[in-house]
Amino acid sequence: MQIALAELPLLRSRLRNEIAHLDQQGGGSRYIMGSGETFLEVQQRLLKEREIKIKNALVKLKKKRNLLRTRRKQCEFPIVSVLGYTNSGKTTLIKALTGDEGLQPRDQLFATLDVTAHAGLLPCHLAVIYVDTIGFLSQLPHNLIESFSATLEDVIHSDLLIHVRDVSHPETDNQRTSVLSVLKNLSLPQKLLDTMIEVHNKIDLIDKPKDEEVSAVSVSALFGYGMEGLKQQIETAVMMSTGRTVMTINLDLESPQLNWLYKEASVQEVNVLPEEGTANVKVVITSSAYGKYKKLFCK
Ligand SMILES: Nc1nc2c(ncn2[C@@H]2O[C@H](COP(=O)(O)OP(=O)(O)OP(=O)(O)O)[C@@H](O)[C@H]2O)c(=O)[nH]1
Ligand SMILES: [Mg+2]
Repeated sequence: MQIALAELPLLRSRLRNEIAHLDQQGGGSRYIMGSGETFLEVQQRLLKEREIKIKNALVKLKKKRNLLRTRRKQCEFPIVSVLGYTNSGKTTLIKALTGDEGLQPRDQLFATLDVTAHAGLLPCHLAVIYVDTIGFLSQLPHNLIESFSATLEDVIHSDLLIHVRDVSHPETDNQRTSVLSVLKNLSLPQKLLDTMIEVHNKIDLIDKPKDEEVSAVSVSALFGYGMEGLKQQIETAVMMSTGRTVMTINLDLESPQLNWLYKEASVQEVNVLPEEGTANVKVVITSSAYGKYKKLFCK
């Protein structure tokens, strides 16, 4: 939508050129029958109306995003944003990570035109939200960069970034450089940039994996190669960045401890010890939730 809005000045100047051209042929300023408006006036009024419509929709979208963001924060689901050059396979990767059949990867530039969120489970059963983003493109027109950055503003709230690259593309190295330079201009926290995972996608299309200094995970999102290793790496990074740990807590089955953990943490395993009336519970828990747990139950 930001992009549609950014197109308007372009449409306007194109319209002016067309009118100038028509004028030369003596037709541009003719009145449209009965309306009292010239062709130029009608077109400009329609453009104005379109601009107002898009702007209103953008305001609504922004409100919806803010709402989604607060909801996500309340649930404390870690947020993993998937970025990369257009057509690199971001949507395909999220589909492979989440099994979300609703996602539609397409072999075209800018197949994804809005930022969307999709839930997926990590190997430790922790739920995370994967955010699919609009693809990067080098030499984006100047007025589009701002709109493009605006659609990416949610990225700043992520706990982890994944940079997807199409390593089978002849321009893959230039694409990487241009993605990293756009990212730099988004003023993201340095920690997010430092912990970013680079994914080399479409390895099914190349003979041998790229050897580079940067540590990267090679996958084929389309065929599902390398997905388990990637999930493991995402898990480690998410746990680190969100201050979560896996621990086993021994608790009394008579107390509301287990219920509390189900609500505030992610319970992985419950081993009941019938004789003691207790259970060993393996949980993924944030340090703040564990602090609360101790305050409530470990007096
Ligand atoms: N051979 C092969 N093709 C892939 C792989 N991953 C994605 N593709 C194809 O690449 C094309 C683009 O995939 P998308 O997932 O839509 O790419 P995207 O990065 O989301 O693209 P935009 O939303 O346009 O930025 C589709 O035709 C996919 O089927 C892969 O691992 N191997
Ligand atoms: Mg996409």
